[in-house]
Amino acid sequence: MAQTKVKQLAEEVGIPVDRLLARLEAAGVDAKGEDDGISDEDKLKLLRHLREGGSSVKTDGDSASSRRISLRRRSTSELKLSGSRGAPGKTVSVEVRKRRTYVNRAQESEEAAKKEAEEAAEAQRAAEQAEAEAEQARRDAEAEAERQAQLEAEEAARAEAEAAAEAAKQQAEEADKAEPETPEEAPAAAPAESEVPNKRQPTRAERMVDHARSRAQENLRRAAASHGRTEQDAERERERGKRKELHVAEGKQGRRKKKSRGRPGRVQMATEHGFERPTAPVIREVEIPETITVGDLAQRMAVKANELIKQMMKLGVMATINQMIDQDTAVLLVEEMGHTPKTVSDSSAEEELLEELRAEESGTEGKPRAPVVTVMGHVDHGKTSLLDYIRRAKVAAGEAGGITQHIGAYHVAHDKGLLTFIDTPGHAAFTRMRARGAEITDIAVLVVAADDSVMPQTKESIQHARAAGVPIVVAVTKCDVQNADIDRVKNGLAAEDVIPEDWGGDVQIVPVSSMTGEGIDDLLDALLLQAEILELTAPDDVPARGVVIESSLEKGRGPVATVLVKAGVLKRGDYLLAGSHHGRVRALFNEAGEQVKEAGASIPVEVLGLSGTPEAGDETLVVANERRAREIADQRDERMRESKLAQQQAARLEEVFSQIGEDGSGEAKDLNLLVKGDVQGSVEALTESFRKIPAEEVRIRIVSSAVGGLSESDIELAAASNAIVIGFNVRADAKARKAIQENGVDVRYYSVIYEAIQDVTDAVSGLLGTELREEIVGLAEVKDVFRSSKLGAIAGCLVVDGTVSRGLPIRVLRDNVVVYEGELESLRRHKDDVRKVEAGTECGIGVKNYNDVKPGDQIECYERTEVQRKVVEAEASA
Ligand SMILES: Nc1nc2c(ncn2[C@@H]2O[C@H](COP(=O)(O)OP(=O)(O)OP(=O)(O)O)[C@@H](O)[C@H]2O)c(=O)[nH]1
Repeated sequence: MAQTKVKQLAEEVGIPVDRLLARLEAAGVDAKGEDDGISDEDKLKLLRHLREGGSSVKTDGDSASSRRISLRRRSTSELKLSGSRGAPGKTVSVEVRKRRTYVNRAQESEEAAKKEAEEAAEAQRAAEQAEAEAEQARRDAEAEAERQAQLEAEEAARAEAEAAAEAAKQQAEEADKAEPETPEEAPAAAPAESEVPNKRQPTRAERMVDHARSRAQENLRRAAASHGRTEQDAERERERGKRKELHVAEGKQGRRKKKSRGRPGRVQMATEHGFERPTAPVIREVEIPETITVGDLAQRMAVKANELIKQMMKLGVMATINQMIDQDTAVLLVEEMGHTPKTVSDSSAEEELLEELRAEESGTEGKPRAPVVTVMGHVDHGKTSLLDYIRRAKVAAGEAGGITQHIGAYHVAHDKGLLTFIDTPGHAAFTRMRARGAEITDIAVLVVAADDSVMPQTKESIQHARAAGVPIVVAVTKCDVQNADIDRVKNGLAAEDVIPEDWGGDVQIVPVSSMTGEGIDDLLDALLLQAEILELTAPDDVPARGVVIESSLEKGRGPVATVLVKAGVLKRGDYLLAGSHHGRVRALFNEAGEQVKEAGASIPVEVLGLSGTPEAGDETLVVANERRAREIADQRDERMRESKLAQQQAARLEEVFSQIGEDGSGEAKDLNLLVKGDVQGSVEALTESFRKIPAEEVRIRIVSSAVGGLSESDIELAAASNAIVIGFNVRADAKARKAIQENGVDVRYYSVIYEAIQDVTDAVSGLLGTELREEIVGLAEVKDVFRSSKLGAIAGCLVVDGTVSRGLPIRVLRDNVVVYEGELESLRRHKDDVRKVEAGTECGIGVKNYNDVKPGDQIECYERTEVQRKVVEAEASA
C-alpha cells in the first residue's frame, strides 16, 4: 500500500505538521511524528472525520481559519542577460508570489466571492509585477548592450513571459487539480474546494494565461523595436525628443545613431538649419577693374576658382588662379557665368578723391603763399653759387652752427616775405618735373654770367620757361668780376625776346654777385614783386596736397621724400599718398634739419614714414585713412606698370585735328611744334611758314626753333610741352633717340620744306582724313568639312580666339597665307542660326561662294574701322 509521510501530506495541503498531526489524532489515525507513514485508508479516515465535523476540530487557529485554506506559491526564476561588446552579463531574479485561498462558500459565499476577487486581483498584480520586473530588465539590457543584447533580451523576454504564463497556467492547473480532490479529500480543511469546480475558476486561469501571453507579445514587440523601429516608433521618438529633421536628411532618420538627449532641464534648442536653399540663381553685379586675378574674379562672383578656371578652359583660355586677366576677358567670363559685369577704371578711386578735393578747394578762399622759384641758365654761369649763397646767407642765418642740409628745396624768410627755392638748378630737372605734370615753379630765375652773356643753354632755358608759361627774372651773376658787361647781357636777352624793364619790356634784370652778396636782396625783392603780380594763393584748410621734389632711402631713416606742399597743411600723423607709395607721416623735417609739426603751402619738408621712395614730380595727397591711401597707391602702381608697357601718350600730328573739341569746349586747340633745321635759313623759313598756316580751329605754337641736331634736351622739351618735332635735314643723336623712345615723342624728318608745310597744313585743316583699319576680331580652326546640297561646304570649326560674328568679312588662311577673302554666309550652332560664337565654342561656318575650305584651314573674322590717316612715317631710328 502506498504510504505518504505526515510531513509530505502537511506540505501538500499547506498546513503545519503539528496541525495535521492534531487532526489525524482527532480522526483516529495513529501518527505521532512527521515521518510516520499515512496510508490511503488513513487519509480516507481523516477525510471522513473532517466531513463529519472535523471543521470544528480545534486547532490553535481561529474559527475563520477553519473555514478557509490558503495556498501560497512562490516561484523564482532567473533571467540571464549575456553582455555584448565586452559588457558583463547580468542576472535578474524574477520572483512570482501567488497566494490562493479556498473558502467554504456554503457559509460565506458572499465573502468568498469578494475574497476570490481580491485574490484574483492579487494574482493579477503579482503577474504584472513579474512583467514589470521583466520590463525593467529589458530596459537595463537595452541601455547596457546594443543590438546583440537586444536580440537576447528578446529571447529572455519571451522566456520570462512564458515562465510567467507557465506559472499562471500551473496555478490554474493546480486549481483544476484541486477541484476533483476537494469535495472528497478535504471537505473540512478546504470546504471551499467543493465549490471550486464552478464556472469562474477555469475562466480566471484562462484569463491569466491570456494576459501573460499578451504581455509576452508586447515584450517581444518592444525588444524587436529597440533595434529595428517601426514607423510608429520613429514617430514616438520624434515626439519624445521634439526633434525636427533637416530638410537635407528627410526620411533618413533610420541612419542616425541614437544620441544623448542632453542634460535634464536643459533648454532644447531648435535643431533646424538656418540656411535656406535659394530658389533662383543669384545674379550679381561684378565690379571689374582694368586687370584682375582669376582668384579675385571668382571671389567677386562667389564661385570657386576651379569653376571659373573650368569655364575659361571651355572658352579656350588656360589660366591659373593667380593669373592676371584683362578687363575684356573678365567681362566675357562674368557674362558667361550669368552675372552682370561692371567695369571700373583703375583710377576711379583717385578720381573720386580728386573730385572731392576739388569740390572742397573750390569753396575755400585761398591764402597768399610764397612763390616757388627755379634757377636756370647756361653751364658755369653761377646757378649753384647763387643758390648756395642764398641758402647760406638766408636760411642758416641766426641758427646755431649754421648747419643746413640739402633737401632739394628750401625756403627763405626775407624782409618782405617768404620765398621757396628749388635747390636743383638747371632746366633739365625743371623739364622733367613738367614732363611728369608737376607744374610747381612760379618764377624762373635766369642766370646769365655778366662776363659771358647769352649762351645756347640760356636760350633753351628761356624756351622752357616760356613753354611752361612761367615769368622770368634775370640774375646777371659775377658782377664783381672785372670784365662784367651787363649791357651785353641785356642785348643778348633782347635778341631772345626777353626785354628788360628799363628797355621798355617786362623782365626785371638784377645784377648780383654770389661772392660778395651784392644785389642778392634786390633779387629777392624782385622775385617777391613778381610774386605779388602773380597773386599767388592757396587754400589752407583743405587736405594737404603737394609734389615730391626728390626722395631717397636713408640708413636708419627709411624712405625719405622732400615734399613741397602746394595747398593745405601737411601734419605729422597724416595718411599720405605719394605716387605709388603711401604711409603715415612719422616725422617732418625742415631744410635746417629741425623737426617740425606741420608745413603749409609752398613750404618744402622732408617726410618720413612712407612705404617706399616716390619719384620726383609725383603728386602727394593726404587721405582720410590708410585703407584709402593703400587703395589709390595700388591703383597708381598698376597704372605705372601699364604705362611702362604702353608708350606714353604723346601728341601726334594726325591726332591734332581729331582731338579738336574733344573736351567739349569747342575752343581752338594748340599745335605745339619744335623745329630744328640744318641751317638758320631753313629753320626761319619753316617757322615763318608754319605761323602763316591759316587755321581756325588749331593755333600753331612754335615751342622752340634752332639750328642743329636733335638733342635729349629738345626731346624733353617736346615731351613736356606736348610738341611735335619737325627735323629738317637733321637727325637725333643717340641720347635723343633714347629719349624719343622713352617719351614716345612724334618726330618727323623732312628734306623738302614744302612737304613739311603741307603735312602740318593738312593736319590742322583735317585734310588728313581717315583711313580704314582692320582689326581681327575672331579666329576659328576648321576641324572638319561637311557637304550640304543646300548650303555647299560647311566648315565645322572651333573658335580659338575672339568672337566670330555673322555679317563680318572673313579670310580663309592656309599655312598663314590668305587663300580666300570673302563673307561669312552662315553661322550655326547645333543646327541653330546664331549671330556670334565666342572662343572655345564649336560652330558651323559657311563661306559665301567658296567651297574649297579644308580641315586645318583657319577662318579669320575681321572688322574695318576708320582711323585718322597718318601722313609721314616718323623715322626716329634714323
Ligand atoms: N667771382 C664770382 N664767381 C662766381 C660767381 N658765381 C659763380 N662763380 C664762380 O663760377 C664758377 C661756376 O659757378 P657754379 O655756381 O658752379 O655755376 P653753375 O651754373 O652752377 O655750374 P653748373 O653746375 O656746372 O651748371 C665757380 O667757380 C664759381 O666760384 C660770382 O658771383 N662771382
